[in-house]
Amino acid sequence: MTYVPPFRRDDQPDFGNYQRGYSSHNQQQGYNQGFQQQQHQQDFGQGNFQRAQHGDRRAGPHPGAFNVRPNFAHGQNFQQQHQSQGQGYTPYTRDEKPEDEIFKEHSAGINFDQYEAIQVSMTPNDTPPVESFSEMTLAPMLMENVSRCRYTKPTPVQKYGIPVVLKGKDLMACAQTGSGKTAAYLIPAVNHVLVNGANPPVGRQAVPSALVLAPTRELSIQIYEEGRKFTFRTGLRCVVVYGGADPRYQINELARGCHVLVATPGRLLDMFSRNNLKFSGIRYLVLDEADRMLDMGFEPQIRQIVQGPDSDMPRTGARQTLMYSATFPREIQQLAREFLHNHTFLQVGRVGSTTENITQSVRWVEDAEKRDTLLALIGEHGDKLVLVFVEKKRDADYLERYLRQCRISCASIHGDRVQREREEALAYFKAGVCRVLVATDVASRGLDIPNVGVVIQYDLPSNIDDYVHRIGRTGRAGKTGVAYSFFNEKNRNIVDDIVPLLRETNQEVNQHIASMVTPKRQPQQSRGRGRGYGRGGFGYGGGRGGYGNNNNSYGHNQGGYGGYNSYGNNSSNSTSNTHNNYQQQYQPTHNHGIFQPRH
Ligand SMILES: Nc1ncnc2c1ncn2[C@@H]1O[C@H](COP(=O)(O)OP(=O)(O)OP(=O)(O)O)[C@@H](O)[C@H]1O
Repeated sequence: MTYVPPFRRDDQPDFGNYQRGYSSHNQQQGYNQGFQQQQHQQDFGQGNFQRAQHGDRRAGPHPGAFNVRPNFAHGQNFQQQHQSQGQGYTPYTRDEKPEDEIFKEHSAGINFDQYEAIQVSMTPNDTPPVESFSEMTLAPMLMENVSRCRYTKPTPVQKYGIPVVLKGKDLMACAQTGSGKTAAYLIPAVNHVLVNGANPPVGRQAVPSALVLAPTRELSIQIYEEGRKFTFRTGLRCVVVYGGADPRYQINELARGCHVLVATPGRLLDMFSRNNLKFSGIRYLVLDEADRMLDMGFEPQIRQIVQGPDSDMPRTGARQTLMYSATFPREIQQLAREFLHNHTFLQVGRVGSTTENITQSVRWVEDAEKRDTLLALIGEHGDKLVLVFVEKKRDADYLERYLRQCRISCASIHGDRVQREREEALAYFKAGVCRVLVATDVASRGLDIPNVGVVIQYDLPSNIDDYVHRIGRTGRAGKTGVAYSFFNEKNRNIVDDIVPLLRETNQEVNQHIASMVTPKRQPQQSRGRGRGYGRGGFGYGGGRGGYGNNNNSYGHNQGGYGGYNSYGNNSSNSTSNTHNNYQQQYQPTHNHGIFQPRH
């Protein structure tokens, strides 16, 4: 059976004689073993890789797409410039989807303006924010694409982050769910390639200029789809490679030219070790959801890609590196120390968005009552898309079956599903063909599914970071959403984190659940904890030393382990961008409870 990923199915069928056969045997094998790199190698080892290498090829990379250095200062656009310079530039004719499909209807939610009230901190605070995209002096073609996205004004992470990145600085950023982080790094990435020129390919080897690493397949596909928006009609190609899908298809895509590459680490290393691409041209590296990548065990692969002995990646300082992470545990601090050079730290608090956009309801529901409660809630929210999180894969299967029996259109997604099924389930849900999607944590991070009105945590996760990410699948881009969580005795371990979170965000707290909170102990200044107490948002610290001081180290604060120094909110409610004295701003006494230490 020939497999084409759902997100490419509408492309023009111009793959020539290139065979994209993808046996279900391969799929099954590739997927059942999860994200492991070894498995990707097995996939390649089936002989398909060899066949692909020698298969028929479509035309090589587009000639006009390389070595171009448009001079936007002169007000000429990219195409005019190259025609006038006689460099043989021809309009890009690759099989781009029609404009209205790439830029599907998007509207910011009614609460979009509330982002203005979110507190922002930046260290060092040496780059003023910009209030509009036009002030960013982006390449004209990119600016047109921003307009096509219908983005009228930047979100805080874009307002503050994009100017820093456009200045060429490295950035470590933490911002709340659904606030436009993807565009915050893709817009400057595409601008960078347009302005500085793309690398010529070396034979069939791609030499991307920008690389985005993401933890999950679905997230990388989503970033790729955003990337296609910003590269639309620019002559640049955005390509995605991720495990579980047909490597031959991805190899072919790379060979056709790749300027912005989105990838999961395991598959990327496979492609690299098989000479399908070089890292030597990378001037712009993004690690999205860095903490999640570490949680998933990708650290060795990331290190191999970025600083491994075989890697030809430009070293720290010779490339621009951006890291986005929801939390800031010790491992991420270490990576930031090694990968970033003289960087800026940007933190966009979650204050407004969680409070105003997501209504959270944590209810006491015994296991035996969960099914009925779920049915009642789905019924209550008649026409909304409902995302249901469960802990175990088999429960996802089981609940899907049950809901179908109850005549509710439903799909499910989890790690034991083959990639085709995972992508189809998401596509059906996004399109509204299925009203309910039952998911494990595969869908908890980063996925931007427009119009998810309700998130139901049928099973609560064991940590608060996952809680925040899961509820963050609703209430995105200024839209409102509701998140229900079923709580019972088994979730006692999360109660100390969840109750303060609900209180901080002015949500109703079930009295019985509140009574289970461990009486508060005094913070002990002497010890940090293994992980930061980021609450899935953007606090960090934990471990040894919070985020350091003005000279960008992560050293000890106050001579102790800094366990309680965090980038928590200070007393001000307004956007704060005048952090001249960083140390002063982040003394523990200024932390008003958003980032309470875990005891
Ligand atoms: N300036 C903007 N104006 C309006 N909508 C925007 C803007 N920037 C981004 N968006 C939209 O906001 C939604 C959420 O963006 P995105 O997925 O990048 O959020 P995120 O911060 O990465 O979230 P998460 O932490 O969950 O990954 C997307 O649908 C995106 O198109």
